[in-house]
Amino acid sequence: MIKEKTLRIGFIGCGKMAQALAKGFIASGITRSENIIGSSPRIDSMFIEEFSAIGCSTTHENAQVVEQADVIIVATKPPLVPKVLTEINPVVNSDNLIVSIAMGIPLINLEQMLPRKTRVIRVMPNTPVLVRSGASVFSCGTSTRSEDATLTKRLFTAVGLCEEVPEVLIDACTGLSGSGPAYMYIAMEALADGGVKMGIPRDLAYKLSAQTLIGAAKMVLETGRHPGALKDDVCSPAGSTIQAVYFLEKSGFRSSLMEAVQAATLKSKQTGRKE
Ligand SMILES: NC(=O)C1=CN([C@@H]2O[C@H](COP(=O)(O)OP(=O)(O)OC[C@H]3O[C@@H](n4cnc5c(N)ncnc54)[C@H](O)[C@@H]3O)[C@@H](O)[C@H]2O)C=CC1
Ligand SMILES: O=C(O)[C@@H]1CCC=N1
Repeated sequence: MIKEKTLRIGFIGCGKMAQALAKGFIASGITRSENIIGSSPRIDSMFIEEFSAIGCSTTHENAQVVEQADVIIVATKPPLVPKVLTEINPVVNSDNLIVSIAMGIPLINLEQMLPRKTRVIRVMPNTPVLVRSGASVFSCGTSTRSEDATLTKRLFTAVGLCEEVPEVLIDACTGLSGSGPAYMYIAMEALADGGVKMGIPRDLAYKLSAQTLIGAAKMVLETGRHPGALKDDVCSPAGSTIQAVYFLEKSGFRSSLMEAVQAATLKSKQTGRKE
């Protein structure tokens, strides 16, 4: 069992998600910056500089990440995954745990691009891992051991909620929680715009809309009550909220969100068929 704090984590691709995860892991104390290494091509020097600024090691050689880490997180854009896995294939061995966070790429494809019996886990996190409030799901490949699932759960729980799910659900989770922060930022911006339209200063409007989303989310998670019942508590008979709720229902708010999740899910599934 690898000890926390000395756990060596490597990132192939040190862009937005890799940086968010690295910062989250360090803040959680699950490992230290000196135990993290990330790679990016020479042309992407900005990512390398940002990753170094966190205190982590960097390299232009993907193979070096594999050689210097216990857990290797594949964090390039999906179309580049076949290229980087083919590149690291000769240096991957049974000591390595390969964790892919790439949207849409199924475990079977990942395993086919790596040496036989490589331990592979597919994770779908989201950007709030940066502030240790992420929502991640993962599925294990055919050669993983039970301690690989335990380690993955421990790593991603250190930066938020983490659940193991059957792989068939990962594309849908991508559409819900992987992409979900974007939908919520749009909601926050729109709520704030509404507030500004009604005379609230812009900075106060952003604070109120963000805190309202945090508060509502905590109510669901911490009271365990149904979101519909919590909504009913806000809607006084003949009050102001039910007027707004009527407007949201009439304008298709629920079906817009449902179709957004569906569209992102289908895109993730389609990506898997292409790679
Ligand atoms: N951005 C998000 O909210 C989420 C992204 N993901 C997944 O995370 C992965 C990374 O996404 P982002 O961080 O948003 O992208 P990004 O564009 O910020 O980072 C990609 C990184 O890959 C590097 N890269 C490019 N070619 C490379 C190569 N040949 N070898 C090594 N590194 C190379 C780039 O230099 C960059 O550092 C994607 O597969 C995406 O589907 C998963 C969950 C959420
Ligand atoms: O938009 C994307 O492709 C990635 C996957 C989940 C969030 N961002």
